Amino acid sequence: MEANKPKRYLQLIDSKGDLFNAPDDTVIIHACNCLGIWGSGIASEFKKKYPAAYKEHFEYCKVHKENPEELRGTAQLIAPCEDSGGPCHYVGCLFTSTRYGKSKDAPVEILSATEQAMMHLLELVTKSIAEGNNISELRMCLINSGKFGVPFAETSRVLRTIEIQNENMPHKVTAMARAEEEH
Ligand SMILES: Nc1ncnc2c1ncn2[C@@H]1O[C@H](COP(=O)(O)OP(=O)(O)OC[C@H]2O[C@H](OP(=O)(O)O)[C@H](O)[C@@H]2O)[C@@H](O)[C@H]1O
Repeated sequence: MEANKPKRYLQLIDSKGDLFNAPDDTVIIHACNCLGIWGSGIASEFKKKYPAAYKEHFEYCKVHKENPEELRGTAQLIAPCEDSGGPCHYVGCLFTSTRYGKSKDAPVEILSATEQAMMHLLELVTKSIAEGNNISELRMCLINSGKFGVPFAETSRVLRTIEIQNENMPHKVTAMARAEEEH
């Protein structure tokens, strides 16, 4: 009988710097609402820098517009699709709250959706690599800690409980804080 392998959990690596300066073939990850709106915070930067990815995201959310909560706790992986000749980044969207602004979900719901959504993203990345895509690493901002109002320490605690399912699944995500932020 095969010896029981020790469980492996997702590692978060704390780092500082600009998320958008990631090397080519990085998945850059942010938290999203399920309405397809990248209206403020870092999401509006994504919209400016990756307009084609935003279009794909908007169309994806439109399909669920009658029941946006269906997307909560899931993820979308958008392959590099900009014509602008900019960096070759994948965009990883974690649907951590159904709505935004005053109607955002409660912190406890956001945290539970974050865990599920990251697991889904790891599965999508694993599948994409298996299909031959060259994904080198995963980086995220301090998700949920701005507009969604959940301290990053809580998000971090939840993400570190994610169990890595197999050898091919990425097991590290770098959390990029801005110069003025702490993890
Ligand atoms: N310009 C910028 N450049 C670089 N880093 C920036 C930045 N602006 C903020 N950050 C950092 O990025 C992290 C997350 O902070 P955010 O507030 O963005 O996001 P969040 O994850 O709490 O919430 C998601 C919802 O916020 C949005 O706005 P709406 O709901 O549409 O209004 C979305 O659409 C979602 O729904 C924090 O580390 C911020 O320091």
